[in-house]
Amino acid sequence: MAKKRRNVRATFRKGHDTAKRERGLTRAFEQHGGEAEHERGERVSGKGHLTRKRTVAGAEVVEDSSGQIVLPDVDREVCVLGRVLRVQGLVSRVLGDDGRQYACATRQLLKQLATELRHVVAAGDRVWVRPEGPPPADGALQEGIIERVEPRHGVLSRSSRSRQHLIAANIDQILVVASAAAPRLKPNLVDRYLVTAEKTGLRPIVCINKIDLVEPVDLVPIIGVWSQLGYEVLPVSAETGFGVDRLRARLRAKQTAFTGQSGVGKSSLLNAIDPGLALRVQTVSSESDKGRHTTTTAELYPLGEHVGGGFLVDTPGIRSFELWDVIPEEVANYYRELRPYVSQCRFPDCTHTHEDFCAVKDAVADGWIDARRYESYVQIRSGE
Ligand SMILES: Nc1nc2c(ncn2[C@@H]2O[C@H](COP(=O)(O)OP(=O)(O)OP(=O)(O)O)[C@@H](O)[C@H]2O)c(=O)[nH]1
Ligand SMILES: [Zn+2]
Repeated sequence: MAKKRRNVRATFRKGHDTAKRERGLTRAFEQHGGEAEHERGERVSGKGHLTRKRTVAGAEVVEDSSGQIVLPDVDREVCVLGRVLRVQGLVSRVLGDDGRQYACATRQLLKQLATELRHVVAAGDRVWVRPEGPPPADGALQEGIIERVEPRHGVLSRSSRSRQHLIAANIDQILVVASAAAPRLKPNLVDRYLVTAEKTGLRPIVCINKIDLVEPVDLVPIIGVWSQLGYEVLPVSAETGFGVDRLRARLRAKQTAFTGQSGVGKSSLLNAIDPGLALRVQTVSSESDKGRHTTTTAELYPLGEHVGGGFLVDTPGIRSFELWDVIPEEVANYYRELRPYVSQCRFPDCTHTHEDFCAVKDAVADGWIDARRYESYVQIRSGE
């Protein structure tokens, strides 16, 4: 029998629960007639990953060099690649690259493989959908089955009861919105958001709105400190349109989660970026408030063509993004400028707040670390 080239890759890594998952795998492959037929070492992923054939409890599966299980390929003649806009209960809303939207269930095999993840599919995932059923009546969505989830990058997740809870996948960056005035700029609050962003490993962009209400030159010192640390800071005004083009350019073709305190002008900025966007965000959020998964999974909003594509990612959980899962002992690691000093303190468990012989405090006294940044560190470290 001819060996077929198949290159589906599920996104589930080997973990502690391997035995349990492998039992599920065996069942799954038995049910699907042992679809994993690969030669040892065959290149199957198209991206040049070598794979290896392995027998799991009697069933043959294929694993790539990173330990990901490779599933049989989807039929590309029939299936459509798309992006999950939101997951509500068992149904995922997918925007196909063909421009159509699909209401999708998830293939049983994927669920069986995903014993370690609460969500097999998350908002932002790139997925292959097999359209199912008759063409929909006017206004209804085409139904489909998610056959495969592409490997993820930039995952936004929180842990609850020792389980990793996936909120959104394939996030490229986090937009931290603050305002220059009304409410006044709170640099320490921005630092808190930066700490959380550092923890997630996603690139933050600081956007300071309402620049029309202050003398821009007054912001130069504070912007300078963040910029020197490598953070991008964009002064903007939703009111006058200042800086909005630059912001739009940063969002182009990216998946951006946005966050920031109430009243800083997030809705006004969304509208300045793409007219009507704030309304879409509000309408859908209030609609989905009736659902059960609003605070736990995110929602993607496609940006208009004039923005150049891209998606905004929103959920009340991301909006109030302050210090997600960050424990006090970790905080120093998320202050980029503290990192070079922390190993030089006298006491290995130094908190860098009150101890003598603290290299961090010395660096502040000598002017190597900005005093205000250090204060915000102490605030967060002390749980204030
Ligand atoms: N002067 C000035 N006012 C602005 C600007 N952007 C927003 N505002 C005003 O600030 C107020 C709050 O703006 P919103 O866009 O509702 O703020 P938000 O962050 O979406 O607030 P929440 O919905 O509570 O999270 C409104 O009165 C806006 O008109 C700006 O660039 N300059
Ligand atoms: Zn110290």
